[in-house]
Amino acid sequence: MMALTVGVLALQGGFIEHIELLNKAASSIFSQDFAFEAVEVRTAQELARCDALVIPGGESTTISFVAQQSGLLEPLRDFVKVQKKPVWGTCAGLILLCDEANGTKKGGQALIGGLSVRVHRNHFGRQMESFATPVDLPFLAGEGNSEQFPGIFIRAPVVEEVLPHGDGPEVEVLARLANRVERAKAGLSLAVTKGDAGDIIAVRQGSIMGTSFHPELTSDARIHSWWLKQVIRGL
Ligand SMILES: NC(=O)CC[C@H](N)C(=O)O
Repeated sequence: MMALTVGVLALQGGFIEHIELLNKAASSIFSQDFAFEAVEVRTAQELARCDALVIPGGESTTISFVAQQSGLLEPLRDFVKVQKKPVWGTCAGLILLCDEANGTKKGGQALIGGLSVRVHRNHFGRQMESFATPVDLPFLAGEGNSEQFPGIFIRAPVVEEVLPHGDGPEVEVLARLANRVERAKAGLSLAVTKGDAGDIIAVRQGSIMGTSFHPELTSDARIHSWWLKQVIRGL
């Protein structure tokens, strides 16, 4: 029997929402005899059972602090960077998976790392500047529905620079926020774009993926389905 156990880091943030969407996605892509399980992860023992991991949105400094206090930071680094099991971080989860974060006090936040990028925390400003906007996610082309994805950005980070990747895999830019010209054409608010380049909001490097926004706060399971299929392919 085929089996897959996906963990969701459950120290703080939107972990329950991720578990619900993983279950929804799994029920549409796996048959009855496929043993799929989405589990909350709070200890090294729970992490060790997982084939893949999701790190939710929330507050990256809190997640990092609790992970350190509970002795989970090193096991997480090992899972991501040594065992190279598939990991997906959303928002705060993306921040934790980056090698460098801009917008953090010196020594203030230990990252898990793994993605050769520098992330800019709170890129769009404070909580009041949070917003929702449709985003184009070209990698979802095979997910049966070509509608734009409802992007929810809450004190969201963006990837501000791709760093040299050494002998690691290439960093793929999976999606950008529409730039000012594209937003104007589509009749979308211009308030959320800072530059003209189109901010990077989704990346992948080998087994690690990160998104700036919160798919777990929608009922749209397309990214979860896509990611689970990538995980299965890589096992
Ligand atoms: N919604 C979120 O996950 C916000 C992330 C937050 N800006 C942080 O630094 O952790």
